Amino acid sequence: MGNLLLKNGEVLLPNGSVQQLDIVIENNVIMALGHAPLNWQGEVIDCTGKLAIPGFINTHTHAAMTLFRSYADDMLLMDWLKKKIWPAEAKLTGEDVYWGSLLAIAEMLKSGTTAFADMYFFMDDVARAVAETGIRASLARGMAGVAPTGEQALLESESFYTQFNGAADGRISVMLGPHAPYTCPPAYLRKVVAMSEKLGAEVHIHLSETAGEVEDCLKEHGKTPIALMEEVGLLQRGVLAAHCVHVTPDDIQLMAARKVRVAHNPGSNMKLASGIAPVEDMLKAGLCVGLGTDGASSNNNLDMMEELRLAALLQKVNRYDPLVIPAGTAIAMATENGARCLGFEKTGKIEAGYRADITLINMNEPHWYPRHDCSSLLVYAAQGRDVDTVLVDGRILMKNRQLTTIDEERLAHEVQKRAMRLVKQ
Ligand SMILES: N[C@@H](CCSC[C@H]1O[C@@H](n2cnc3c(=O)[nH]cnc32)[C@H](O)[C@@H]1O)C(=O)O
Ligand SMILES: [Zn+2]
Repeated sequence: MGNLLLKNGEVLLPNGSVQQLDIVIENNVIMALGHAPLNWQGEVIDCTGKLAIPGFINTHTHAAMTLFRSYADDMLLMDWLKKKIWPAEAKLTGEDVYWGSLLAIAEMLKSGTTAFADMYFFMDDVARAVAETGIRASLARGMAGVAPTGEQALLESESFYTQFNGAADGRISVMLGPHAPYTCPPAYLRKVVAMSEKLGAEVHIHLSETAGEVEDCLKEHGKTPIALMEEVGLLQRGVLAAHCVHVTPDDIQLMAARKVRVAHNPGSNMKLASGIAPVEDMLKAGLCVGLGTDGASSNNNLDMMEELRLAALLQKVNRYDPLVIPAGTAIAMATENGARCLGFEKTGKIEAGYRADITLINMNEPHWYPRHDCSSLLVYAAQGRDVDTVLVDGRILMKNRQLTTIDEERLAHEVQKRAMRLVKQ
């Protein structure tokens, strides 16, 4: 990979301050921040009027569910899954998942996301889309513990892990993805734990998303979903838990002791009326909380800029307290916490020695004036469309809003055709 100089941009630093600095990138890595070397020999991007931020990290999505965007809305989670989504998903092919994932990646890049965590199936095809487009991802084969497909999903997970963990020059990592306690009984989860021990793989799972899920779990097992996960040995394995909306103070203590990382999805939680996650309490307990969009059919977009704003606003109105989740905290959730959630080292910050996963934002728009505070502008005023240029591992994946690795026209045609076939009765 060549050398790249981002010149004259405003740079959002890990301490939240913004300074005009040049960013020197060599061999995928941020070598230095400051002034460009006089004898610079590589490519230069003029970043005048642009804000450089660490690329957003979407900690929970089902990328190919872009194919079901606008297909089934305004429903209860269980109705939505059972009546609409699962029947349509039963018709998916690997090619569909490839194109749906490509659509998701295009949308994520165009709104400044440089890495995402995915849980779905036909994961070889998701990995192909990730490898081809240059984005970074943590991928998990979603597993529901019902016979006989549950056993098949375990086998697929193992071979997927073996084949793809560390693939695409380290841009792909793999987790195990038991879907949720309500689709995976304890005996099945114990098999997942055993596999996780054998492979050294971490786990990505939906936990305590709705009040109904927690009630059912208490009735059936006498424990909350979090406590049940502890009992089956899952929490000890290194867990990325999506949602955690209905967690108790005891749950939070247990999660802190086990260093569970949380993917908070405010847009999805609001749209499915799941509830409001106690983000402030989880952060206070020392938990690492990242931000996610969830799938595009429960959000309905994959725009982390919007999620950033929702995360801050939702907590404030819930507590009647405008002091909770200040702008800097929301940004940290979407960047450095996200990197920890996914286990990607040296990502999530613009700092010497970190990987060059960088989003450049065009501040030359009315809503970016006046510039009292760029962090505040980013969280409360910015839009996904302000993203101008995106780098992953120092490679330019979008420049002046033109994607360099995806043919958008072909993509639109393919996904439209495929989505229509999937929902035909
Ligand atoms: N049914 C799959 C495994 C699950 S993959 C991940 C699943 O999560 C589902 N999903 C998407 N969003 C949500 C959510 O918010 N809560 C629970 N499940 C979801 C999605 O429809 C998909 O079926 C199999 O064994 O082949
Ligand atoms: Zn989900």
